[in-house]
This record gives sequence, structure tokens and C-alpha cells, in this order.
Amino acid sequence: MPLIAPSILAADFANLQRDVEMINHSAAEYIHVDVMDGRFVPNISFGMPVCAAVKRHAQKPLDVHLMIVEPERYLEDFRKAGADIITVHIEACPNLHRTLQHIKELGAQASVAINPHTPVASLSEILGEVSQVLIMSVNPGFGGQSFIENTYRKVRELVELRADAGVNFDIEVDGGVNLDNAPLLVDAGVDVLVAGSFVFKSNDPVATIQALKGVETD
Ligand SMILES: O=C(CO)[C@@H](O)[C@H](O)COP(=O)(O)O
Ligand SMILES: [Co+2]
Repeated sequence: MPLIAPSILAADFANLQRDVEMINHSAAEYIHVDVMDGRFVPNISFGMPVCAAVKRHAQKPLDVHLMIVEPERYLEDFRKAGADIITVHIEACPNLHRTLQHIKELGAQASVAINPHTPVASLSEILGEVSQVLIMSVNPGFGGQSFIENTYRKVRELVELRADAGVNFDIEVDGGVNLDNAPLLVDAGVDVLVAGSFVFKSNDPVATIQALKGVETD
């Protein structure tokens, strides 16, 4: 069964406490927090104060996805704001190994993300340093985009690379996840499904989370 991480980017920001409590009462494992700076990605979402506000009501770990340039400048701040898992983009980190060490020194779980154009092989030297790899299945910056189909192949490649390296980490997929692609993703080897619009735009978000959790594979 996959772990489910609803993205609060698609929540009602004027009712954030209500939506965080919905996640608390659901079958989800994490709360996915999308931080965008208008530079690494075209869009701006929110920063540390919102992350800290979510943390005050959260009963599940915060999976914080930093879509920002120079993320190393803000690791301590996001850790203080309650981040349990911190994801940085390989495309934003010239000293990725150092950045991942820093995340771990702060007591958080280190995670690295790759954009749709970035090959899985670019991760080969740091796979032993992370507890999670996030494969973007849309171009980062916005919720509600369509899932990119080459994600299945990238997941399979990463499963193979992980086995060859003899290390362990979760594989997370983020962007356009729904009940059509979730079974195929889990079948390919995905451990964590992030879902924003599909959860929050549904009539019954708790039931939608439950449905994602229970996806059948072949
Ligand atoms: O990181 C991102 C987008 O950049 C995601 O976490 C989105 O928030 C997912 O939203 P949906 O594609 O599921 O609507
Ligand atoms: Co995200």
C-alpha cells in the first residue's frame, strides 16, 4: 500500500486549519507542503510562517518540498517551522551532498527531487544519502497540471538503481496523481503518492485519500 501525502497547495488557505485537520483524520501518512519562491519556479506559494501554522495543527509529519533557489539558506528555518522531511531539488543545489548532510544534521529526513527533464542517473552518487527521492511528474510550480507519462519509466529505472546500489529510500511521485495513474505508479514501485487537486477538489477528500491508499495493482 502506498503512503499518501496530500498537498496543501490545493487546500483552502482561508480554512487551512480545517483542511489540516481533515488530513489528520484521514488515512494519509504525511502532509505535503509546497514552498515556491517565484525564481526556481514561476509561482510563489508561501514560506516558513505558513509551514509553522500548519505544524501547529498537524498530527502527521510535514513533507516539505522546497522549490526555491539556494535552499541551503533556509534549511534551519524550515526545520524550526516543523519540517520533518525536507526535499531539495538537484537542479537548485550545486553542493547537493553538503546540503543533504546539513538536512540530516538538523534532525530531518533528507530527500532530493528531480524535474521531468532530469535523468534518474544523475542521482547515482547520492542515493546512499537520502531517505526519499521525489520524481516530479509535472513541471514544478503549479497544482492541477497533467501527469507526464515518462514518469513510469523513471520510477522503474530508480527501482533498479536502488537495488544495484544496495541502499534504501522511498520513491515519491508528485504532480497530476489521480486514481487512473496511481495503480500504475504503485505497480512500477512508487512508495509515496503526493496528491493535491485530486484530493482537495473532490467531493469527499477523506474518501479520496482512502481510495488512493487502497489502489489495486496487477
Ligand atoms: O510540487 C507540486 C507542484 O509543483 C505539487 O506538490 C502539487 O501541489 C501537486 O498538485 P496536483 O498536481 O496533485 O494538483
Ligand atoms: Co510538491
